Amino acid sequence: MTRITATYDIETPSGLAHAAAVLAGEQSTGTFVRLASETDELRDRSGARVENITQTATAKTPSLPSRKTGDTYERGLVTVSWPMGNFGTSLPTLMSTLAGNLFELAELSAIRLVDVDLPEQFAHDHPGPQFGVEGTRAFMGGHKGPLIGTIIKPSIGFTPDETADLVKTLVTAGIDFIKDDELQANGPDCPFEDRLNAVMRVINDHAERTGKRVLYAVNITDEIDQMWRNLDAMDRVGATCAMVCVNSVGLTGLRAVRSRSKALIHGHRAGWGLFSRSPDIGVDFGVMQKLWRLAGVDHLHVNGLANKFTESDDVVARAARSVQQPISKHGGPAHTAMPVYSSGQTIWQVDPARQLLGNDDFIYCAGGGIMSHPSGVADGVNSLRAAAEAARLDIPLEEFATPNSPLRKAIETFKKPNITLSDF
Ligand SMILES: O=C(O)[C@H](O)COP(=O)(O)O
Ligand SMILES: [Mg+2]
Repeated sequence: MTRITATYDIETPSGLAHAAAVLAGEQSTGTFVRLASETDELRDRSGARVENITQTATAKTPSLPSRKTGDTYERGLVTVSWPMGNFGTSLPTLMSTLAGNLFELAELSAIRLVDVDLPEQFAHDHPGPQFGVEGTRAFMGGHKGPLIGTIIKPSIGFTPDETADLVKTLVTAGIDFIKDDELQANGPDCPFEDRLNAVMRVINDHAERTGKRVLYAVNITDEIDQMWRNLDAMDRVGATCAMVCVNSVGLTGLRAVRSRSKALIHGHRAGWGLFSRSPDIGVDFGVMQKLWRLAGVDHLHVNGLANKFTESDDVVARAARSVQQPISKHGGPAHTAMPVYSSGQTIWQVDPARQLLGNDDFIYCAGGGIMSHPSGVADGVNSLRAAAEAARLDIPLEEFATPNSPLRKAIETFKKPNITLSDF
C-alpha cells in the first residue's frame, strides 16, 4: 500500500526514538495506553511507521512549555509514514493526521512539520488550479511578462465609489492587477456587490476601449453560501478573479469555492505567521502550499523580499519557488500556481523577485509602494512598470531612470533595501 511520508523537526526530554514512537502511535492506531484491540495485525495495517530519525542538537532547556520535563532535550528530524488506507486523499483528514493532536503531545517540547511527500494519487484526486499561469494570461487578453499589481490602500475606509475612482486612476496608468486588501470584504460601509459593480464598470469600460482586461481580485472571503453568492455576483459583471483568505476559510472553504468558481482564485495567506513564525512549532510553507494548490488556488501569496514582516529572504525565495514545483515528485498533474509577492514591496524588489524564479510567471503587488509615490498614484504605477522593464532588460534601476521620471522619484523616495539571498 502506498504511504504518505512527513518529516518533523522535534525536540523531546524523552529520547528521540520514544518521542517519535509516541507521535506515530497518537496519530494512527495508538493512544496513551496499549489496548487489547490494537492487535499486531491492526498495527501492521493501519499504524504510522517511524522511517528515520536524525539527531541534530541537544539542549538543557525546553523550547516550549510542557508538563513533561527532563534534564536533556534531544532535537532531531523524524520521518513518519502513514498508509493511504487511513484517510485516502482527503485534505481535511490529512491535516488532522499530519498537523493534529501531535502539536500538543507532552513528550514534545518542539514540533514543526517541515515536509510532506504526497503520493501521485493526491494530484489526480484534487482539482488543483483551474487556470494557473496560462489561464491568468488568457483572462487578460494574452498578457506577457510578470503582472504588476497593487492593493487598494487605505485597506479599509473607502466607499465603493471611492474604490472605483482609485481603480480608474490605476487602470489608466497601466496597472495589470488590483486586489482588495484582506480586511475589505463585505462590511456595511463598503458592501461587496456595490464595490464589485462599481469597480467592474471601470475595468470593463477600460477593456472595451483598450483591449486590456485588468484583473481585479475581489475579496469574496466569507461563509460558504455567501462566497457562492459572491461568485454569482462576479459572474453577472464579468469579474475574473476571486480573492480568498485561505486561512480564514480553511481548505474545505477553499475547495467549495473551487467547485463553483468560473474565475481565477487568488489565495491570500493572511494569518500565516501563526503557523510559521516560531521555529519550534508550526508548519513550513512548503507543506501548506501543496494543500492550497490541490484545493484550487491559481495564485498564492508568498510574502516578498525585504518585506515588512519577519521572514528572511531565503524563506521567501523558497516559498516563491515552491508553488512552481509539481505537487508530487512521483507524477500526476503538476498543479503549479503563480507566486504573488506582496508585503512592503517597492521598485527595488522586482528584479531579484524575477531572478530568483528565473521566469516571469509571477504577480508583483505593491500597495504602499505605489500609493505613496510623491507625485501620486499614477506615477507610482509608472515607476513600478519602469522598474519591471529595467529588470527585463537587466539594467540597474539607477542607470535606467531618466531625470525627473517617476522611477527616479521613487528611487529618491524608497530606501534601497538590503536583500540577502544565499544562492545568488
Ligand atoms: O494584502 C497585502 O498583500 C498587503 O496589504 C500588502 O500591502 P503593502 O504593499 O502596502 O505592504
Ligand atoms: Mg493586506
